Amino acid sequence: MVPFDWADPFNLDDQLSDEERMVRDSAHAFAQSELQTRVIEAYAQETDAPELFPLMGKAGLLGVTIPEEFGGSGASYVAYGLVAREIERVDSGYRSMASVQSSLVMYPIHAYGSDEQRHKYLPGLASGELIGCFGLTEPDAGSDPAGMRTYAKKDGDGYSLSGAKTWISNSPFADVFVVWAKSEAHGDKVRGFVLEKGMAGLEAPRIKGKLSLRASTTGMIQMDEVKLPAEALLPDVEGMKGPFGCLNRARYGISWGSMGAAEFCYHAARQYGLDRHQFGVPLASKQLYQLKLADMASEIALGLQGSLRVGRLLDDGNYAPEMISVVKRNNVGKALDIARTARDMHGGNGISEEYQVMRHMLNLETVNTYEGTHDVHALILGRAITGIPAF
Ligand SMILES: Cc1cc2nc3c(=O)[nH]c(=O)nc-3n(C[C@H](O)[C@H](O)[C@H](O)COP(=O)(O)OP(=O)(O)OC[C@H]3O[C@@H](n4cnc5c(N)ncnc54)[C@H](O)[C@@H]3O)c2cc1C
Repeated sequence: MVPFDWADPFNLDDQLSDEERMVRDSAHAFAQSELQTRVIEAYAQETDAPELFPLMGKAGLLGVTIPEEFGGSGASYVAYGLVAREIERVDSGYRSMASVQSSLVMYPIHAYGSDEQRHKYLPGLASGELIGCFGLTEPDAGSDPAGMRTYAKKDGDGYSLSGAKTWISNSPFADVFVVWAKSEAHGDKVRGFVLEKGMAGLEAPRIKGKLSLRASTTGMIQMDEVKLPAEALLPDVEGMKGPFGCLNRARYGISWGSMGAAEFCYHAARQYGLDRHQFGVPLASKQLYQLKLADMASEIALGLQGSLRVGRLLDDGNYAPEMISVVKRNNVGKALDIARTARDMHGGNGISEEYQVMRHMLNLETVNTYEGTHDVHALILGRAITGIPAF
């Protein structure tokens, strides 16, 4: 028998390799010293923070799974998940900035790009000198991205790209844009293109006034006949499996990240209950209060264990995308419930920025929606369970 650890009920720590523990500890130290110290103000002011990318790069938090040859860490998907968890323990917005860079920009350039594209972009993206964004969602194509209208016409040896993408993380200050479009030269199949800041006809205006994920910058990508050379095409993927391959990696990371946010809220509610006295005793001595903490500890333990399992399968190449839907959907849904409950358990203080639980709660509303909404992941699972697509 071993003593029960309220902060690690299933001894997740024991199931990690030394390298994974090291990555986790350095991500934790970075997140607490560089991110926790600025997040309350950044969230209040909706501050752009491009300067965080080189800091994250230096700390080895970008391109964790990308080979060292291209500036990444060559580490496991489990290590990547642990990084997401530590960053999102501070804020889902900061984790979004890093996930987009690693899973949605570096991954496709590495997996689907030419050698020239890999050498040109990956080292700068890994160090954070370059910032990337991923343009899939459009004003009229969200849960159904195959309905996209962005179109690449043939233009000599290259392409002329027109269309609009919206709700794009990092776009207003991005240097590298991975954009998905239907391509005339490929029978109107969806193809990926790499655009660069400053190209004629390319604009990336900011979306202001978000009430969630305020520490992460979001914008549009507007393309008006942007002329692209033939080399801008990602050569090695065609169709929706291109963007979905990237999304799978990001969604897997989110399953860990959301648990980091949930852990913050659980720990905060526990401490608040021990410190705060009502009716002459600590709130934590009340059965209702303990019930809520027990539910949080249970869901977090199960959620982390699920993500670890899926991470190991990803590392072995033995995963099915539906497994990622299970952990993305379930962990984010549980994290959102935990954050709402923790907000309630803090009473009036729960709405104050100082206690931070409400910021996590508001952030998780976005996390529940992006990278496949909670209900769309249910439909992905429903299709796999019944064989009947119900989208
Ligand atoms: C802050 C933020 C950052 C983002 N960053 C990026 C990014 O970097 N790159 C990018 O490409 N996108 C990004 N997104 C977009 C995000 O992925 C989309 O918002 C998401 O896919 C949902 O699309 P939508 O908003 O168009 O909602 P819709 O698809 O219109 O859905 C609205 C509602 O209808 C439900 N619904 C949809 N289809 C069905 C159905 N068949 N059956 C039942 N219910 C259904 C949904 O579950 C949802 O509840 C971001 C979004 C936000 C908010």
